[in-house]
Amino acid sequence: MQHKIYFTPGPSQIFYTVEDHLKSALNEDVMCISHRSANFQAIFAHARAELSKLLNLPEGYDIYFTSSANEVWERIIQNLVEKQSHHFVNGSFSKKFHQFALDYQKSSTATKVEDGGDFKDLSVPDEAELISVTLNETSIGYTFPIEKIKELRAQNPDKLIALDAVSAFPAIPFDLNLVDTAYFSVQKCFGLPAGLGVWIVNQKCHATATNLEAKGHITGSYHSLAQLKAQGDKYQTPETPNILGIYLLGKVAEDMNRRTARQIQNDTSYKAALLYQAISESNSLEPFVESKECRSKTVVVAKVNDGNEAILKSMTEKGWIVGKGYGSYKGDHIRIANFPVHSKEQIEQMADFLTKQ
Ligand SMILES: N[C@H](C(=O)O)[C@H](O)COP(=O)(O)O
Ligand SMILES: O=C(O)CCC(=O)C(=O)O
Repeated sequence: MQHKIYFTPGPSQIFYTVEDHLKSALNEDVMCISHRSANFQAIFAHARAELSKLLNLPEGYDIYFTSSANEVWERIIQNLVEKQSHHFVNGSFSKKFHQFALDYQKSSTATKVEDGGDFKDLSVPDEAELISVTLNETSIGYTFPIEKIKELRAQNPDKLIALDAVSAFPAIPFDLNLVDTAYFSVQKCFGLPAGLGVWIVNQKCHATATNLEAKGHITGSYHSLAQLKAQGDKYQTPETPNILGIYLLGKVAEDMNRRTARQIQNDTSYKAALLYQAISESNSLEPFVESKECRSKTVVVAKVNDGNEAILKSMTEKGWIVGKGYGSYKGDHIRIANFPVHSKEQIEQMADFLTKQ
């Protein structure tokens, strides 16, 4: 059978070094060791150190492990929001986070624009304690311009800013000093098996969570920020974590550091430009996001004039598994992941195919 290449927006193609790391994991008994052992502490410390380097983590920011980005949405609401958060919503996942806040009976507000539309109004209610921004909206391939995040930071020095970097890190450069907390899951740009989320917080987040606890709020149980910190300070986790996932993340982050974040980010820009150029040249495709500045480099989304069935079929015949549209766009869009694992050659072939559609 022809080998498939997954261009899906996550889970996606597995990073090419994972096979070797899985063999090492077996040899090193990673799946057998106790999460209270020194071996595990070394795995945790290694993953943290490599991620800190890759993401250029500022002084005073900590990294914790969760089960997913969905989990982090809930933890943020529990630990960092007393009454109100404010969400910039223009796709399914930013909407889902806002909904989580409402489910928790917060008076959370949202600035909503049509899917893929640009945010013109950056005002935030005075009462909002935390602002949520999605760097890369996976559902429709929208990138929140960094200049606008800088503006939000400058206008709201006392509020917390939470960055959804789920399908962005480490392929999109970002200065973490601009936000107080950020998170991602590993089945996107890291090319790893799903089931692990990464939560980054600064000292202001710890202080906020401590303050909420002092006021009698429930900040969660085993994964409250206080518990994550108490255990994380010892390179441990409150629960038995996804040890294999943390091990693989450390190894892949190390591989990526060898390639350098800058190189990965430059390659991502180059490959994205090829894909958008091809989509613009095609007769049957057009980019879903109108503003060039806001088009995602990691999840390239195109509208297909007569529905996506025929193009997805030809792609599958070539061994390329490409994402359908998300939600109501299921039959009308294609979503092509442009993650670090996708080589220039593969993307050039994909672009060549798209141009001819
Ligand atoms: N696909 C979502 C997104 O891109 O935001 C995703 O559900 C969030 O990540 P988890 O499924 O790992 O929670
Ligand atoms: O297709 C995607 O963007 C991923 C889907 C997903 O994670 C979800 O629906 O929760």
